[in-house]
Amino acid sequence: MEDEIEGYVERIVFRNAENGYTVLTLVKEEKEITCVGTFTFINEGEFIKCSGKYTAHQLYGEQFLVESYEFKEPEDLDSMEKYLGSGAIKGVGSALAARIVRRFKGDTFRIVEEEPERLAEVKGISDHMAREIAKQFNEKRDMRGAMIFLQQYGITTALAVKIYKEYGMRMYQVIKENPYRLAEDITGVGFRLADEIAARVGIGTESDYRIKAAILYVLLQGSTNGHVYLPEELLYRKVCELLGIAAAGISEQINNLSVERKIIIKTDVEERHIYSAGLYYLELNTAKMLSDLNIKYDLSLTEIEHRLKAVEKQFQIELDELQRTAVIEAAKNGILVVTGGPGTGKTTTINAIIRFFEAEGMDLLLAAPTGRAAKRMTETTGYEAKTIHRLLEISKMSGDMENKLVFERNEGNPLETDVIIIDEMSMVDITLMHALLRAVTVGTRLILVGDVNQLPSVGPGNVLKDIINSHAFNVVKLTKIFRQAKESDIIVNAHKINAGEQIELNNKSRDFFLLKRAEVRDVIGVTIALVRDKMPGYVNASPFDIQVLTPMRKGELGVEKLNGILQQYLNPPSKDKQEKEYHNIIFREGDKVMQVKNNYQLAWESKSRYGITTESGMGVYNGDTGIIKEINHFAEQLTVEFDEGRMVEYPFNLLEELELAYAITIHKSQGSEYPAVVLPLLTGPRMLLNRNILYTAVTRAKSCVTIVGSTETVQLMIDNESEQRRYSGLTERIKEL
Ligand SMILES: Nc1ncnc2c1ncn2[C@@H]1O[C@H](COP(=O)(O)OP(=O)(O)OP(=O)(O)O)[C@@H](O)[C@H]1O
Repeated sequence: MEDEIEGYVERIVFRNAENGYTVLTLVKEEKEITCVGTFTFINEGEFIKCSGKYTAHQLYGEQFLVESYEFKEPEDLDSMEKYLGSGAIKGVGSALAARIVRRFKGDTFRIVEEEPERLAEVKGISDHMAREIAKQFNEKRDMRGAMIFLQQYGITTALAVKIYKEYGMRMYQVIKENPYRLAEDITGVGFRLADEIAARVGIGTESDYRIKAAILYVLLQGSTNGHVYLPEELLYRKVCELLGIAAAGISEQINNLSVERKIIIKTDVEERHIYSAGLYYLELNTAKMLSDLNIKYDLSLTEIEHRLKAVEKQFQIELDELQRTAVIEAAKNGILVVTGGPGTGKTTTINAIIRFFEAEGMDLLLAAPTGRAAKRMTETTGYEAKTIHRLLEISKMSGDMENKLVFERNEGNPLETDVIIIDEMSMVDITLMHALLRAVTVGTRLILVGDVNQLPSVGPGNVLKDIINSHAFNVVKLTKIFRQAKESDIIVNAHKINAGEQIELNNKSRDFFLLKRAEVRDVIGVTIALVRDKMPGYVNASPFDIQVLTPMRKGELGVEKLNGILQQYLNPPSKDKQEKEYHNIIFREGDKVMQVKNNYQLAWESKSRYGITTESGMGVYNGDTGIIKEINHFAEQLTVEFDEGRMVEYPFNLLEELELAYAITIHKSQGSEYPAVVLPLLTGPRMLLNRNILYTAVTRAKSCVTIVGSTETVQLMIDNESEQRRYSGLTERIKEL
């Protein structure tokens, strides 16, 4: 049987802002009851009437399960006082609330709404404060109404709050006239949700708003696939697909959007390139800033060579001709690019450049795009290298979207140094490059180092390749493989793969193997044996340091399947280990996991042996891997230990940012190095079986690569030169200048 209870919300014990699931205590006449249910919008002090039923919970005792609820005007003086004093209205505490209600009695709420100036009759309330109280009171009421309105479109509470904050009371108009604006203005609303709302509101499928929204949405999607622009023809086709209608108005709306300056059209020789305005200016300004920085220093060559000799002597290195050129060009130019494959001496060159400038008494800063790459740079140079985000002092972190990031370092507060060296440049996308350049002043030398044959950045753009292809900057291509490097088949094979030559797979090597297996089952069996039993001893590492890499997520040998299986063998269930299932993944204490997006707001802490916090900070980055130390069901959180003992607490609802990491995709492995890599390779989509991907995978290994599967697939990958095309116009922008 249904019961009804009413009262005011005394305390919100737990609330999941995404789905509205809430535990709260409700009070009526001194009686307190715990209510559990889904509340789209609720605040402490609110007066509500709930329908549902009482249950007895094993642990928590009697509870009321709420099936539905409604807001009520509190009718008794006690509840009114509780609401006003609950903190819902800033500046009104319980004492003041009591005075207000004592003064106006049952008329209190009407006075606040209709004659707020009379509030000033109460001692301690000024005219200004009276207006402020009324404003907040009404805002709360409006917001409650808005939430209830948005609920009917299936919008989650968290999103509803964002929508209300963005538009206020204009929200009703936006939703009814052009809900597609939501997709433009609010992170978390995509075209599909907006389209769903539009359909419910009754907006026609051929409405101009809909077509425009679809165009912008397809461009946005393109950018998440790495494109800075889309050719018009492709855009056109994708928009048609999305809209599900013939393309009557698309051209017209492309032109309209261009007039509104929301998109930019650049005409190439044979086709039109369509940019979202944001990305276009990012690209254009990147080109401009790069050109501005590229000044020439009029230094005497003999003088530089003389000093370089001194450095070589002091540090007992003898640079090769190309490395020497790199140092000289670094001294003479505002911008220098150094590129080369594995073992071609990039690190040695960076070190020589550092020593050279240091000897001149100049200041240097070092950075790389990921935490792992920065750590490696620190190790190989002996100088502190930061992530680019930290170098630029990321702050404010207003949204979860990369392009809303705010950096403390910019043109108004630039990096004060003589030389900046960036490693692993292939991973830097156009957004990050733009942010970096804003913080560099003319007169600072910028040295960009990377391997242009690695996979391009995850984010939009093809920055390193475009800069090189523009031929506007000094580029030193290191090509010589040094003796030590030559002894490594990993390095020799990497270069062969890159050149499209077949590699010898006769298993005479000491660090590069192919174990032929034709059946998925056998490939998996061998992979497990390698990771668990064979490799750790061979390369002197723990099983968790042996990384399984695969080109794909799906399929029999995709990341998802492999992780489930490897977990069984490397960290099997045990009664001592807590588990948490989230979206079909079981997370278990002891599991190896990876953060899969940049989260600048996630706090970390490292502690000494005695539990004292020694360091703390913010930010866990895409690709960071760690071990689950604890799963706490009561606190609903999971603790992961990342590199250098950094502990991070994940509330359960943040688990979508974590994945098991026994196997990861080759894309995700960029910028990382592992003692040994195991590559199960049988079949897969042709798009993912290409040279570039194999090259990236092989170059991740320091001491050993083992491919398990088929020789034919390896050959096919080496032969398949087709890379996914990236639509990026930085080269053209630079050339235009
Ligand atoms: N001028 C040189 N003379 C002799 N040996 C060199 C020279 N430059 C580099 N080497 C050696 O070659 C090997 C590879 O060099 P280095 O680590 O600098 O290359 P890298 O391009 O950074 O390689 P990776 O990308 O694999 O890290 C090292 O063992 C290094 O000591």
